[in-house]
Amino acid sequence: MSSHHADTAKNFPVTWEELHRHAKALAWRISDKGPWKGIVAITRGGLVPAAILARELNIRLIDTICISSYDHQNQRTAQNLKAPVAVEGEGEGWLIVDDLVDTGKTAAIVRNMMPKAHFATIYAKPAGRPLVDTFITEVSQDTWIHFPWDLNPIAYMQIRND
Ligand SMILES: O=P(O)(O)OC[C@H]1O[C@H](OP(=O)(O)OP(=O)(O)O)[C@H](O)[C@@H]1O
Ligand SMILES: Nc1nc2[nH]cnc2c(=O)[nH]1
Ligand SMILES: [Mg+2]
Repeated sequence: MSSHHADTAKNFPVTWEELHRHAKALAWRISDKGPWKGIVAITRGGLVPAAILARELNIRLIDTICISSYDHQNQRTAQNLKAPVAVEGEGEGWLIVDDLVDTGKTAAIVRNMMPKAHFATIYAKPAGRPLVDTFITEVSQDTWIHFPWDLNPIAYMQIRND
């Protein structure tokens, strides 16, 4: 990934440790809202959060919905590449997991497919916030969150020190 981030004013790099703590906090916050039939992870960003939640909540059935709406930091029309295969009806009893909501476009597609599922993310920006049922940390709309799976440790240190 390039170290130039012209589109957003603030960089918010997240470490593995922070990510893990926030994902665990999310698991605890939704632990009384189950039981869950399973998790639907929104790839790719929801995969690691879903893995941590699945362990914490003892969920072993994990499906995916594959949506792509960004090239690096540039948003384009969201492409729906694959629907979940295990989910029936309106998604009641399912837990949908993504790393974050930004504009809410991804969330809107998923909610439309599974209107009765519980939608959980770790991070939320104000525009996407109304579409999430449970999240942990809000950041401003002009913040770009950098996840540990997208950064090598040296690039991470450079952003952290900016
Ligand atoms: O609220 P929105 O404006 O729709 O943005 C949020 C989505 O953008 C990112 O995914 P991206 O499309 O970059 O794909 P990725 O998960 O494969 O990185 C992120 O993981 C969310 O899924
Ligand atoms: N990594 C990352 N992906 C995004 N997709 C939409 N907003 C963001 C963001 O702040 N960080
Ligand atoms: Mg994503």
